[in-house]
Amino acid sequence: MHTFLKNIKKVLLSDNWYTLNKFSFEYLREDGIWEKQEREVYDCGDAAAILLYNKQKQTVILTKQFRMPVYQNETEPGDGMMIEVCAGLLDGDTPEVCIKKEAIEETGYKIDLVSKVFESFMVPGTVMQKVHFFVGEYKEKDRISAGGGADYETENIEVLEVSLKEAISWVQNGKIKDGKTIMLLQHAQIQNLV
Ligand SMILES: Nc1nc2c(ncn2[C@@H]2O[C@H](COP(=O)(O)OP(=O)(O)O[C@H]3O[C@H](CO)[C@@H](O)[C@H](O)[C@@H]3O)[C@@H](O)[C@H]2O)c(=O)[nH]1
Ligand SMILES: [Mg+2]
Repeated sequence: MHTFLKNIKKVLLSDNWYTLNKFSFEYLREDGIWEKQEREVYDCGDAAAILLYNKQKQTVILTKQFRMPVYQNETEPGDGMMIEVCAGLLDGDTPEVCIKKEAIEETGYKIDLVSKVFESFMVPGTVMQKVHFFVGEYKEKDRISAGGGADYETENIEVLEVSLKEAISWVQNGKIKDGKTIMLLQHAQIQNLV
């Protein structure tokens, strides 16, 4: 039980697809004063992400898809397309089961061995989501379908295979702007995965 929090109240603002709640609470400051605060918290469920890499070819698998929030935040007219590692919501699965399913759905690769590398809150001030990060080695023989995302999810995902070197250059020149993707590519670089 937190001694610096009291009177936590929750009001539902939206539960259309995911859930947005407004929390009111009192927070005990360093100076001993109880301060009233309000925070909106978006609950879109936990997620998992994976960097698929091939040691021999020194390549990685990335996805390209349209993202409406990105499109809405483009200052110059853009197309809202994002290059990202494979990722998806847990939907009741364990992170490991989820990410293996997502890898098949989005990229077409069936990966039996994945390693968890870290966990991260990507937007801790507003979004509840915790992301579980994985890496996994892929071989050409592991490709069992074209990928592209599940039809029922209207994902329209393009699958890219590029050298890690090129992917890192895309981080540097701004072609890759997705946080989870930057984290995993830098991890691959630091750990000499390829
Ligand atoms: N109808 C409807 N469908 C939605 C909505 N939001 C999401 N969906 C559906 O839910 C699917 C979610 O796809 P996933 O592959 O499971 O998740 P993701 O969007 O790739 O990734 C999630 O986790 C990432 C972290 O790994 C996050 O970066 C990302 O924002 C998102 O939360 C979408 O493709 C889409 O079909 C919505 O508001 N309305
Ligand atoms: Mg996804």
